[in-house]
Amino acid sequence: MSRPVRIAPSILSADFARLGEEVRAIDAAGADWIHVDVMDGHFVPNLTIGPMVVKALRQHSAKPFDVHLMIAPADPLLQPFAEAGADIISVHPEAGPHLHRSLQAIKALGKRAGVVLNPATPVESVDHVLDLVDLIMVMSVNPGFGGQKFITSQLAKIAALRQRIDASGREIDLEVDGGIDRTTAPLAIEAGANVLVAGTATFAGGPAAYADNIRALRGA
Ligand SMILES: O=C(CO)[C@@H](O)[C@H](O)COP(=O)(O)O
Ligand SMILES: [Fe+2]
Repeated sequence: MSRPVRIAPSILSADFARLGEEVRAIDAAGADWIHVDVMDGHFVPNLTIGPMVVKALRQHSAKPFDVHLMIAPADPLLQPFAEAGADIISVHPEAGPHLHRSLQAIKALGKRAGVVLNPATPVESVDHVLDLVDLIMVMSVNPGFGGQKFITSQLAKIAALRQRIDASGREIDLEVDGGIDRTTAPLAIEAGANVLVAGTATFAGGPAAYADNIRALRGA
């Protein structure tokens, strides 16, 4: 079945000295969502941005802000990110301690709730929370850094999740994050993904190339 492919550029690969301009540029270049990688230097070995930056960036785009929380615990920061302007908030089961409670909290804040599966995290992790989930994100790299190589074993996981989503009868986006480029994008789409995160592949070549880069990924 063919479904529209959405592109969510990860601003992790943007020029952090010009983040507002970069968000405006990817919006104008055709980004569907703005993917924001939040890292705490503890759950993952890298440290990025918090709710204040999300709030500041919000005024540069009306596109959905797809906030990927790589922080543990995530619960204390769900409300601050919701109030800062996140539209979709995704958490890792390993961030704990209670995935179901975190998803309930995101929904109670009026936001779309996502679960992110690391490369070694089994698909079964979502089986008992499907009723609360609006998005499942498959990490096709280990979380923490942009510019890593796509882990091809995740294609089978994407396909297995596509089957579960279709069987559930619910509208759940299936997003793939990490190592997406013009070669791996078609593989992820073929396996059943409908949202592609792309940092390196979007921002390569500078602002003049963003529209072509996004078009190439979508066309894949
Ligand atoms: O969440 C993450 C990394 O932890 C991603 O969103 C990356 O930032 C994607 O970057 P590329 O692999 O596309 O460069
Ligand atoms: Fe991400």
